[in-house]
Amino acid sequence: MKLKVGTRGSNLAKIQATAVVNILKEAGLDAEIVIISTKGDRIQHLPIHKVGKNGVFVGELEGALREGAVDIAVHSLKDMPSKIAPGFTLAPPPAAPADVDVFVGTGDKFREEDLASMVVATGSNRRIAQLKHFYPDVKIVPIRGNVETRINKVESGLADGTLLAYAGLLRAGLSHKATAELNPTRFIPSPSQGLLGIELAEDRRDLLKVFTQASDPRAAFRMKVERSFQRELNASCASPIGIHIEEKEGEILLHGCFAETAEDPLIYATVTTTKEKASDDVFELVRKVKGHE
Ligand SMILES: NCc1[nH]cc(CCC(=O)O)c1CC(=O)O
Repeated sequence: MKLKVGTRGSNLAKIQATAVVNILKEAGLDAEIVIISTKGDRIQHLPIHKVGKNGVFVGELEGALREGAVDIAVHSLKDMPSKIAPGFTLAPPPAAPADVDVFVGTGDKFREEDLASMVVATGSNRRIAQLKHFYPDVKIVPIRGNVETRINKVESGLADGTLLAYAGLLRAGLSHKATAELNPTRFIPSPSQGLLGIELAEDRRDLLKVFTQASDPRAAFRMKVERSFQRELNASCASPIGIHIEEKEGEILLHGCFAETAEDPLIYATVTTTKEKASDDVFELVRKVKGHE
């Protein structure tokens, strides 16, 4: 019997699901993609944090898992809530192409300071809070839709540019649309940005083993540390939150930013640690971004 891999219908989602199908095929298992539409895809006129409180792209896929209509649900891990529904688990992910955000603009040059006087299209509370933190006079316009739609809207004149996850552009073959990479210690990426969320029923040890063998140690480390940061801050998808793990001369720097709501000031902090201590020291970063020194 063919394994069924559930995914949303966007181009990027299908590319991510194909990567999962290929992991299964490499392990000698036959698999096919099953497309499932989610609330986040159907409601296109609202900013994402108004569509639902948590996991607006996740509910229907978990429903399909629960009914047995699919064996595996593939998500962008950054779209997943801190707590996974009972009975399900997340497999450690394969290597991610990048965690950073990029600027996608109408011009061919970009200097970060130019943002000060630009019109930037984004609906993400994290990106809005970061833009306003460094460039209080920046103008923001809302935007929704999948990656291709957003790029089309910007190219049609909606704004001077938009901020997107580089991973999505790389996977979709659209990396030539990126004008420049943003500094990940200032435009700190979302927790788990670029990582695949491979969700399974807890009792599918057979599948968990296959994905564990295909997982990337660095990606698994990012998932552990970045999701514990998100969980500990009890962040909803409306809370501006970012974390970036930098490896530097044998040390690990944890860069984070957080605000309870889009109206609160964004607090930035950095903690220096090691690979071995990072999972404990991430709680130090949590305290700092909450404003407790
Ligand atoms: N919030 C929507 C979303 N979910 C995952 C990605 C991109 C791929 C990823 O980060 O894994 C995007 C688009 C974006 O933020 O540019």
